[in-house]
Amino acid sequence: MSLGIDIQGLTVRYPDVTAIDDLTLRLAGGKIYGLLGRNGSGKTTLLSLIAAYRRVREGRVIVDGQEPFENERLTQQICLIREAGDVVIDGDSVGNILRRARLLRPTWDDDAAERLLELFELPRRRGVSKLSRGQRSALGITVGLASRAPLTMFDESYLGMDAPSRYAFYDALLEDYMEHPRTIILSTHLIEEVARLFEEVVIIDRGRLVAHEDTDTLRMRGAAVVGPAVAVDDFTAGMTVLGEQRLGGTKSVTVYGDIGEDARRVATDWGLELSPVALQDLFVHLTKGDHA
Ligand SMILES: Nc1ncnc2c1ncn2[C@@H]1O[C@H](COP(=O)(O)OP(=O)(O)OP(=O)(O)O)[C@@H](O)[C@H]1O
Repeated sequence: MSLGIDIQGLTVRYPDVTAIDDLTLRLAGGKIYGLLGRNGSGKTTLLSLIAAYRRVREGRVIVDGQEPFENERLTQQICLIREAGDVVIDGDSVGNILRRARLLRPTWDDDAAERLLELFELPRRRGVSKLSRGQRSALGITVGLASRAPLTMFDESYLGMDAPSRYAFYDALLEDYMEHPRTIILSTHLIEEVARLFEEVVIIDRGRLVAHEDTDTLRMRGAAVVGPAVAVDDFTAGMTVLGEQRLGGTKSVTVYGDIGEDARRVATDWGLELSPVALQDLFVHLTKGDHA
């Protein structure tokens, strides 16, 4: 089971800043979504509203056809794991936290929780205050995955986790998702690391929607052009260049913009290789601008 999300004209204002600015977004559900945005772009605010941590004041947030705020049927099915420490209460043990999560979540899976504890080498009896930062994150991830909530959201939940643990998380998430499809939203700044998981990508900037597309389509908004330096320079002349690298006589230039069939044929004739743009390069391009 998975939940769809329909957001219409959502606005969140603080005295100094408009965190979400007339945002309209529809996620059909049953996919893994990447939520990308620079610092302060409104990701946490958006996820908190979807998770019913707070009431919507302007606009609408609809999950599975209903407003989630103070809606017990829905909130049992929505799990938001924020950065390290969120699901934990100091003084509690790992085991107690899992027991509590199990009571709250009708879809909870004990075996999955057990496997994840082993994977992340989390000691069940250890007090949470004695866990390292990475271990706290791993506990949050364990709760998020084992909850099997039809809508599960991870908001930069990997903080403090080392690279092997993060990769173990990505693999565990993918495996679990294949066996139990649901709606998963991942907000992250480690874009290239997680990009392979995203089926669709949502980019927000200053509370506004910048892009919402399936990942492959988004990556086709430009191209990485590789080949002999002179030919690459000629081919990309006049295009919006996102970055370039040179190694001897070979050059790689990343460009933004549609490259039509004719241009692609020219590239082939000139011995150039065209491949989709890295998500991170696109993200930087689409969200650059004055953030002062
Ligand atoms: N309680 C609050 N009071 C006032 N302003 C707030 C509050 N919470 C968030 N903001 C502001 O709203 C904007 C959006 O914040 P939010 O935490 O949603 O961004 P984010 O995309 O999650 O950022 P990051 O990637 O840095 O975690 C920021 O400018 C932030 O300073």
